[in-house]
Amino acid sequence: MRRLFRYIRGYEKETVIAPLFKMLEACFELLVPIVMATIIDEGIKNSDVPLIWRQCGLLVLLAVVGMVCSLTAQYFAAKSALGFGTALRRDLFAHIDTLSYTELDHIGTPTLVTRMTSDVNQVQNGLNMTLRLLLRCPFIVIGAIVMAFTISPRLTLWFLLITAVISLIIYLIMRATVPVYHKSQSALDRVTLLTRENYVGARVVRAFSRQEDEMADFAATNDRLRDFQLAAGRISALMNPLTYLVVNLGVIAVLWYGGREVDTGTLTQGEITALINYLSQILLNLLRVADLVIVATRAIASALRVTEVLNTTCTMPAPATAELEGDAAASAVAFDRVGFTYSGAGAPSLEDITLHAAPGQTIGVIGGTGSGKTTLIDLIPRFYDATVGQVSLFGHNVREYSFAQLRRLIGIVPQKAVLFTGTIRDNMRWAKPDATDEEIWTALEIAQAADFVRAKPGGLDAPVETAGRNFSGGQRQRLTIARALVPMPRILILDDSASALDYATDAALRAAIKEKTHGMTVFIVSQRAASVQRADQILVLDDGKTAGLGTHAQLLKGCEVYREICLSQLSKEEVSRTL
Ligand SMILES: Nc1ncnc2c1ncn2[C@@H]1O[C@H](COP(=O)(O)OP(=O)(O)OP(=O)(O)O)[C@@H](O)[C@H]1O
Repeated sequence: MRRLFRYIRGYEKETVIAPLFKMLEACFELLVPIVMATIIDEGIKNSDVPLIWRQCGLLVLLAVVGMVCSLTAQYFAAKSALGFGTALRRDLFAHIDTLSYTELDHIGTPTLVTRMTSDVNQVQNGLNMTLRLLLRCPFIVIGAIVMAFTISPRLTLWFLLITAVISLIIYLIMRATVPVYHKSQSALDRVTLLTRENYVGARVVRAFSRQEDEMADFAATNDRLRDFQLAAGRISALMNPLTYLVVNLGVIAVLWYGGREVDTGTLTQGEITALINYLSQILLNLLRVADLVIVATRAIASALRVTEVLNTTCTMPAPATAELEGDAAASAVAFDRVGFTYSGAGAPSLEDITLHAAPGQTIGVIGGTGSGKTTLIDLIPRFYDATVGQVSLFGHNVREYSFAQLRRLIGIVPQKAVLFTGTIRDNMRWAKPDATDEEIWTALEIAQAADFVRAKPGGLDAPVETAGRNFSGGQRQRLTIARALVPMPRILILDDSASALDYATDAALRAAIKEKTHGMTVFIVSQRAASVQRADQILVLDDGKTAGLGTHAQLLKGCEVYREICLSQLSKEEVSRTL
């Protein structure tokens, strides 16, 4: 948590000035009951109208100066808190970007979103309120007790008793509510998770007519959040009636005993009024402390959640600058007895995979769903690190490359075609910001996307809406392939990225990649036999293990799993024609 303090850097002045001005405001506030006492004891008692006017003028002056101090404090507190929040959010965003898939899988996206937004806001608000109230409220409470002591040491005992009882009430209520606030924050996480899943998967939810189930699930989670908040609210609602009751009893005691002292002449009426004013100030400020405790507790809980992310370090360190020369004689990509188990998973997702892809070769990876195809190719760009064995590129262990060089060497087209808001040209320049139009058109031609881009009004300047929703699934896939091709990487990975294309376009795409990307090593992951059958080598995966490795003809003869896949997709004649 302490590491969060460094985000105040640059705002130290504001962080000190804000509480100081609040203390100054408190000083003026503490003077008000004394002025009131003077008005009563001297002005009203002696019918001294000029004195009353003078003292009233003083009251106005105290109010104005107090307000100026308060506004100044609010300004500096807000400036400090906003600066803190902005720096924290920026760092958190940058830090999350450095985490590997393993950490992201572990923390989870919905909670990261809540931590980036709601939690940082809570910490920011907590800081703002702390700067304003942390010193001011105790100062007023102690100051009011001291002022009361100067008026009547005996009646001050009542003050101490009342302050102690109110503090106890506040403490007990806080103790009951704070754990509920923690639970409500977790419930909020779950609400965010469901909201995100439903909006991202809106079409699927509708396609499966799952709206009612999803609504019921959401309603239950939302109700839980409401119940926690209601529970906390119900307990907190006791705060005001109980504390006001105690203060009113205190006022009665002060009037009762103070009244007697007025009769004996040891106290004046003005002093009694001042004492009652100080009692009200104590109550109001203790209540503010209670608010502060609630906000600060939430802020601390949020700060811990934020710190947890900041303390999560990337388990995949990479040399920052190493620029490696490839070994011309080595395989472009080599898997040597590679195994991989996801963190927290019981069983390995890949076991004992050995594969050597020479530069310029096309490698097909085929297998049933969940057989480990995506996991395998995720090891090449180091989305995950092999837990057993070694993955090498051009003769060097992938771990020796800087991430920057790895990303330059490898073009990846993930299973899910994701585009970003902007223009087609913006999206095409993701991997190569200075790509020329000619380079972009070449990539679009290879990806079989040039025709529909040309047909769009504006061509490369045609807009891409959020997540590319103004393109069909197949168009999105072709644009993501083109995006990966623009910098002409030495290794291209297509992870089932032509699944939405018709067979003819898929075939044209593969032919164009073969013809126009000379020297590029291409991994084609697919569940379609037709997509991989012309590959130089085909790796057949079955439940994370190698079921076969070879050419289409070799595998048809020697690999039962591959033969079954082919026969389930192609007719016997087609299969024998491909031999
Ligand atoms: N992030 C993850 N955490 C834990 N297990 C995972 C994770 N991703 C995948 N798995 C598991 O690893 C295995 C292989 O999954 P993978 O996604 O590599 O299969 P695939 O062959 O690409 O499947 P598909 O063709 O359906 O995309 C599966 O059993 C899957 O449940």
